Amino acid sequence: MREFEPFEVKVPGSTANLGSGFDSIGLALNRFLYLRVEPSDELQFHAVGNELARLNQSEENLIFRVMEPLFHQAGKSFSSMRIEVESEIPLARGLGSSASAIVGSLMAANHLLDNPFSKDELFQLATKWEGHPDNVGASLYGGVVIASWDGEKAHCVKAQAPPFPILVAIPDTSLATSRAREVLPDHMEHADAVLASSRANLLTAAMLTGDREALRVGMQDRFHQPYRLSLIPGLEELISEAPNQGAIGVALSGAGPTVIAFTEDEEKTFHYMESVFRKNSTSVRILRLDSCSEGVTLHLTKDVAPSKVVGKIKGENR
Ligand SMILES: Nc1ncnc2c1ncn2[C@@H]1O[C@H](COP(=O)(O)OP(=O)(O)OP(=O)(O)O)[C@@H](O)[C@H]1O
Ligand SMILES: N[C@@H](CCO)C(=O)O
Repeated sequence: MREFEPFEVKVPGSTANLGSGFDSIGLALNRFLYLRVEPSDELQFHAVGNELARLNQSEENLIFRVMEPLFHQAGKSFSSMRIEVESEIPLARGLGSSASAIVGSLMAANHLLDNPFSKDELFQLATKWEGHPDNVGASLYGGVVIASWDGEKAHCVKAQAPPFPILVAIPDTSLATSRAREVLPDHMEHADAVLASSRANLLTAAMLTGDREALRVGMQDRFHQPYRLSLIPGLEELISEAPNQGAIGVALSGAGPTVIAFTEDEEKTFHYMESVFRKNSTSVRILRLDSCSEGVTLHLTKDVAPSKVVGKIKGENR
């Protein structure tokens, strides 16, 4: 049995495709995945808590599937250990659950190997696993990440989250990213692509300056939302009307079905979002979340205060 001090990895969830930043702009949120690792004479996996109740046996192995090749890459054999995973990030809702699992697994494996891989190397590997850099970049670095991936190399710059309250409306039903990607077109009209990317440019400017007007326009996506409207009843109305209901901008979070809003009147936007989903017979949890400026962290278990484990989310019980 390999001996090591038990440790915990804490990974923020994230929203990706922020506004018009499709496959590019991600924001870390204060909703976390916890990976607790301790020595064991066999390979053991335990998922605890409600959010992971839907994981099936083969899905649980995503953690080990990500860890094992890193050991081989470092010329080491994958040893036995006990891993407990607890998550506040709902599965397949567009809040980066898979990215948090990938980032947490890479961080844990790197620690067990005495950190031979740099943070950028972990980012490259995480992007390959996830297939896009925005969720994994946000989980790894925290804050806002503005990223690009050409299929070979990922680049990213970290910026600050805009200073406006964030609401996320999380439908009860899940939507796999793979399914939401199937509805995307192979091509876009040139003029539409120019408009879409100019809005993404404004969104980047908003992330760098906090400019409200740039955020309002930059939140209006043309790359994926028009094609995904039919998958999320009420989304079309929310996008067009929420700006008259206290929101600065509303967008699909990741591949959906969660909808994220930056708001100037939290109560008004909250009640409006609630009413639109109710009208569309969709049951939702609406949470007030904060951005998370710090990315993944690792602490020895003996240094983790029990009260810090699975913190309460502001707005959870509203
Ligand atoms: N903690 C976890 N442990 C193991 N597998 C996980 C974990 N979290 C997510 N997964 C896997 O990832 C799948 C969800 O990934 P998917 O990309 O569809 O959604 P998401 O990551 O929640 O959303 P998005 O990428 O749009 O933000 C789950 O069904 C499961 O297979
Ligand atoms: N960028 C991805 C979602 C992030 O997982 C998509 O919209 O398909």
